[in-house]
Amino acid sequence: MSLAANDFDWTGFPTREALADALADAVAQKLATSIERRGTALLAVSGGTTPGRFFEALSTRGIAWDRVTVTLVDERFVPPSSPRSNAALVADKLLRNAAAAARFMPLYHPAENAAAAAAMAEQDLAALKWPLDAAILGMGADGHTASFFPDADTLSTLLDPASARRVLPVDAPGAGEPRLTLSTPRLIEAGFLALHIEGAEKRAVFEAAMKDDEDRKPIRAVIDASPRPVKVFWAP
Ligand SMILES: O=C(O)[C@H](O)[C@@H](O)[C@H](O)[C@H](O)COP(=O)(O)O
Repeated sequence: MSLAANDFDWTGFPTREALADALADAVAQKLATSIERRGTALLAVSGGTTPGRFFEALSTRGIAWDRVTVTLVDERFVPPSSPRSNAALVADKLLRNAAAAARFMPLYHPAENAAAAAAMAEQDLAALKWPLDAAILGMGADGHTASFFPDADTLSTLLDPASARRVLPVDAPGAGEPRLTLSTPRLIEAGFLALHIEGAEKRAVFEAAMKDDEDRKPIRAVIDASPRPVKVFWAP
């Protein structure tokens, strides 16, 4: 089932396994095309509890992973040894099988605070071949995506479509801990921008966000800012 709207293309899958396979195929195809065209590919993925199945499916796809750099859409300000680390999740579920040959560029750096770590990541990521070829977003029940939390004290900076930054620090009561996140322009300029959500609750949150013009959630702001329809992959 595919419902196309003006800002997003919704595709509902019968199972989470079918979604993981389809998203892995789409991302692998995009990365392979980018490698063919410019010799390398740059992928940014989200963390959390949703993407594990997708990561495992993508890790088996037969592309030139040694030409791929993987980074994160966002990261908690914790070391890779922490159970909260998105870098650890990617190492465990994605950088294995064929994808073990990919290069990983973390956002986290040991520093006195998230702002200092973001400045270090900003420098590191400057060396990459932007724009992103593919970026996979998640969404929280509060309508956040990346680490654009509705209660972030710098939300307008995080959502600024004209930001020159790659990596920004985030402080938000709803975030659990300080965060590091790619900026809105770096995400919406990706060649392939997808939102991966699962379950009835997140479908309801997404649909409400698409209707609510008064209290615009961050996911709505990103979809509105995207120059191309965001591809939404959903399963029950
Ligand atoms: O660091 C993170 O938590 C993610 O990058 C975040 O943006 C995630 O996509 C949503 O919070 C959904 O998380 P779940 O998949 O756990 O619901």
